[in-house]
Amino acid sequence: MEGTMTERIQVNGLPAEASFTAGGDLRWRVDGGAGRGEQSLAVESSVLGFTAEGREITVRAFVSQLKGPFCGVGNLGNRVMKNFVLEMPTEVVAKMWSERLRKYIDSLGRPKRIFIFLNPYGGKKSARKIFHTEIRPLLLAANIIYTLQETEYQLHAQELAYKLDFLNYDGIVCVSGDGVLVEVVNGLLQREDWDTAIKVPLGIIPAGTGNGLAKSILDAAGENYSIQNATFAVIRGHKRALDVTTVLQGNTKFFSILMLSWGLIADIDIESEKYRWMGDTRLDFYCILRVMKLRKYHGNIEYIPAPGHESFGKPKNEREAIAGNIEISKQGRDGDVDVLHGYQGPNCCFDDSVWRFLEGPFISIMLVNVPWVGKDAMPAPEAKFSDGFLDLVLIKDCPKSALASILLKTGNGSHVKSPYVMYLKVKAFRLVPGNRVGDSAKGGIVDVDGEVVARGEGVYMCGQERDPMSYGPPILLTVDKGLATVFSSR
Ligand SMILES: Nc1ncnc2c1ncn2[C@@H]1O[C@H](COP(=O)(O)OP(=O)(O)OP(=O)(O)O)[C@@H](O)[C@H]1O
Repeated sequence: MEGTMTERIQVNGLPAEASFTAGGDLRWRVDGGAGRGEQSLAVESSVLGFTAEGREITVRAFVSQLKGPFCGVGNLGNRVMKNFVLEMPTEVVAKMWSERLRKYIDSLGRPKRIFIFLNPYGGKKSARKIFHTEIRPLLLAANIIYTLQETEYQLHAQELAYKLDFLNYDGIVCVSGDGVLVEVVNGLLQREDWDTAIKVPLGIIPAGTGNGLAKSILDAAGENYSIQNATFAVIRGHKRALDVTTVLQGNTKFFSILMLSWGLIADIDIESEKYRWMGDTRLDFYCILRVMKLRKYHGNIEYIPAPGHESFGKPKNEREAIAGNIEISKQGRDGDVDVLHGYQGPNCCFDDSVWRFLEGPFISIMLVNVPWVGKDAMPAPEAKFSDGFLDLVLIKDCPKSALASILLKTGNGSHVKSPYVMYLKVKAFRLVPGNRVGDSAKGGIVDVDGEVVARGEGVYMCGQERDPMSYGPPILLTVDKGLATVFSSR
């Protein structure tokens, strides 16, 4: 192992004693003048990249704006790009230092070439501008080579991910909302070579309305939610496994990474579209409206609780549940040539599992994979990226005043303490959605990762959505532990 290198150099024109440690810390002490003092940069967590020319090495750092002796340490406020020019005594010394820096950065396993999907249409339609002003400068500073592909229509990212030559890239990054990343996951899992394709690290840089995955990734690393921090998470190249849920109904199948919702939350998410002109306040406005004119839905659920979560619901006749489940799986596997290539869902064996059940009416049901489903909503504070379970958040009945408080508390996850909220982890889940209580002619919406996958009779239609599942027949959710990989800050 190589030891610490020490040298008398100039840093940004000031004479200094500098060292680069085997652990990747760049430290220097300026002896006199205005810049006097000691500074330290942990290359792994604070440096994007560097360039070397002659006797000069320019280190491109990404550091806290706050002043302090250890500028690269900690998470103090927003970060900015800052150059440190290290002037070495000779070119030979400069070469030695830059080789050591290069070797250290190479050892970090950071991505060198990435494929980027950019949705110019998502959120406030500003992804293109965000890319050029905030993301691209960081990628260039990190010497990352990228191929940029704008998505031109719905499901374009899915089509391209299906045929992308992923071996040319160290990662696939979406500058979008969660929807485009979900399409990429679905495209990769439909491929013949899905098992290698889904191992390509996926990155998300938030530029849409729904950005739950980016928020979850940054929050888990103790980082502030920002476009630049999300970009730096990709650059740093740490990886996390992410559970993938298979959503199956008959021959129809989807892969989900965020959430399935039915009832109140799905209604707010989808029906508030008609108030899009209000901007972000549409969700709050429609939320109040839906609480005031509260709906409940008939239906029933069955699930296999995670160990330690068996106290909720009622025990289901084991044989009956398994038989129902096998029937669904067979339809998906044998019924349609189209679904036979690509990933078929996890190899589940529920032989030793005890199913439990609960009958409606229900106000709201959510099955969540990561803690945050938007940058301000944390319905599942205990959700883990790759525990192999979904967090079930359920409200069966609740006075309106308590419901309003529950919805407000979703911002920090404390709603799960409410006696009206049932919160547990499940391994598999089966939903039979029914119609509205008191209005049997109207059904509800099944929302998977922000897309309507099924809707009942008399439900609001918006735009050109696809509803490939029918409303009513059982929808089965199974989880594949850590099937996908995402870039993360730590
Ligand atoms: N050029 C395009 N025109 C129209 N739709 C597109 C285009 N590119 C992608 N889409 C679709 O836009 C939808 C939303 O994408 P994205 O995930 O980026 O944003 P979002 O935050 O989830 O949603 P939104 O901001 O639209 O509410 C996806 O269904 C995607 O297929």
